[in-house]
Amino acid sequence: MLTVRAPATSANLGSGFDVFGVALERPADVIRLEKADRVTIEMTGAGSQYIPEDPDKNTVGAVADALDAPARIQIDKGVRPASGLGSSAASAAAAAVGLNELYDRGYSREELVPIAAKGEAVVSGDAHDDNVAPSIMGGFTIATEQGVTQVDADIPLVACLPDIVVSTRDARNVVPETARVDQMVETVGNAAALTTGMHRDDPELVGQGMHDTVVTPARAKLIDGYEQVREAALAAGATGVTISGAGPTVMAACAEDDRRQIASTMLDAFGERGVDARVYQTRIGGGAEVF
Ligand SMILES: Nc1ncnc2c1ncn2[C@@H]1O[C@H](COP(=O)(O)OP(=O)(O)O)[C@@H](O)[C@H]1O
Ligand SMILES: N[C@@H](CCOP(=O)(O)O)C(=O)O
Repeated sequence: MLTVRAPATSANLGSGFDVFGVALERPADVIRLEKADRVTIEMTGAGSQYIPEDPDKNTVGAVADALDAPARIQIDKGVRPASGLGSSAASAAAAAVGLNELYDRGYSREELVPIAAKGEAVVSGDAHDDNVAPSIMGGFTIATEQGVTQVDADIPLVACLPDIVVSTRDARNVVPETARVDQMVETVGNAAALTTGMHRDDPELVGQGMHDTVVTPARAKLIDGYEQVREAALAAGATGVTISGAGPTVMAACAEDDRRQIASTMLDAFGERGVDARVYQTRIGGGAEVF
């Protein structure tokens, strides 16, 4: 049996809606695969009781189809579904990397991105690449129609996951259809600052570039306590705070020394709203690994 660990990811980072993503050092999904006559899926781990084992409804089923690679697939979820941490993408990324190796298909990591994205289309209605790209390739990724640009970056992060469910499909329905030119100008500036910050491993510049006035305010309404948690994290030293993916995870960038304090402050702020939460003190990490 082949074992693959694929990391959780945080997409958008504020200014890079549907384009930017980072791999997180933790949490991660672990899947085990062996060749079989047909695709079967067994789920365990975080939130696995809510995830269908039917290959037509699970992200890994679409990936196995795309690679023409039937297998018995066991998935141990480290990433809770509907978290904003690329849960569905982590399984799809692990399956793409693992089945490519199991069946010796010979695709490069970049070529596996659109294949894994077929899994995302099953659950969110859109084959967006911004979670599967970092989960497969690691680091900070810029996914566009031209392909994926990857940068190894090292930025400390705090991911605070409240006990609220926001499905990516629902959160895509509240995204505004238009933006003003002044918002576009601001977004381009922030996205450029964030990209430069990633190249320099500079949490200040990354945090500054996470600011977004187009998509994030519309989605913040789906997360009880978002504004309070954001303000508390900034007061505790976060360099930038935004919604991770489609939410409900709230993501903060910071300097290493501030991470612990920011984590406990974010938990307290959700607690004051009566919302249970868990927190990951993490950082940008590598892509899927085969064992
Ligand atoms: N292998 C999988 N892992 C996680 N979720 C999956 C998987 N396959 C299908 N799903 C479905 O995808 C949805 C979660 O995906 P999504 O809303 O994009 O959340 P996330 O932000 O955590 O990726 C749930 O409805 C879940 O049942
Ligand atoms: N760009 C997508 C990213 C969704 O990420 P997820 O982790 O919530 O699945 C979006 O913002 O809709």
